Amino acid sequence: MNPVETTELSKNFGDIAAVKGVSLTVRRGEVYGFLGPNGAGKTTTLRMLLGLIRPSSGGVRLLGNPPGHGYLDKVGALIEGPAFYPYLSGRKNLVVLADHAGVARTRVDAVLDTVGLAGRAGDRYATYSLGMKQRLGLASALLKEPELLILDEPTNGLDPAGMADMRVTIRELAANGCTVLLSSHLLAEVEQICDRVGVISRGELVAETTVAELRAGGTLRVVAQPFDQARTVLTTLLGDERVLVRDRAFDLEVEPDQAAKITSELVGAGLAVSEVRWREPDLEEAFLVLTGGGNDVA
Ligand SMILES: Nc1ncnc2c1ncn2[C@@H]1O[C@H](COP(=O)(O)OP(=O)(O)OP(=O)(O)O)[C@@H](O)[C@H]1O
Repeated sequence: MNPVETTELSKNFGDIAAVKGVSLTVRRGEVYGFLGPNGAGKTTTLRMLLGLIRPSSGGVRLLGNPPGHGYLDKVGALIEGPAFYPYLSGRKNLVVLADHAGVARTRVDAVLDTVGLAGRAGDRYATYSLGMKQRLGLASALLKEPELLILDEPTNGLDPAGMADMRVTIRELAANGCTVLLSSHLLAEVEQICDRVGVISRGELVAETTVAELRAGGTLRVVAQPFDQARTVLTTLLGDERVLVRDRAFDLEVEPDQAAKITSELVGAGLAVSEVRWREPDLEEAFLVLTGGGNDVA
């Protein structure tokens, strides 16, 4: 049983098809990144998972259960910024939530500790930085000791140090057995924190894979003069389709171990070779190809 399974999940808002036939699977113990540009349908999908809105069609199971009584008992969520009382302390806010949820108050100090907020827990919420507010939000999602955590853009608006803190905390939670599904429009973030990625574009899941597999193949960058002669040698050797011309350089779609042979062919033809360099696959390029050049990706 996978902690999250959706089948052909769809949501229309009037004429807008916000989510189209999304079937995704989050496996136990992993950090799964739900990645897509702004407006791709991430929040709408997460809201359907949490029963905040009803799907137009398709199904959802969390921890093996279809929506219904007790569906979210072992699920923690941070979506659309939780509401806290500004004049109460962080701790007191959590006590209110714990009482409301029927959770033992002893959990409050435990979760404050987990998110690194214990030292400032007595301060009023209104005095918290954005990073501290996010951490308190995460603490509230942890009160029920969830097996599954669903986080919508958990690092949104945080400075680099706050983002790094949040990443560490999320990885620690996963290391302790919690499955995490988080959405993000930040490729670099997903690359750093996630085990697997689902890429959503214009409402459709266009890839579900590991970060490593998401990368396109690398290329061999070659610079040689005279340019036209170099192009003739390379296309004769490899065929037109494997020789891409970029700014008077060549990007060759070959395996890295062909570098020596290609260099010797060029030198043997009397050409001056000034660069032969393996370029690691570019994750951002792969992502842009998948999402059709979605514009809001950072
Ligand atoms: N309640 C609603 N009524 C009408 N349209 C909506 C509603 N909620 C979302 N949409 C539309 O559905 C599409 C997907 O929005 P959604 O918020 O799920 O995207 P997202 O990937 O989470 O983007 P963001 O990162 O900007 O939140 C957008 O075109 C949005 O305008």
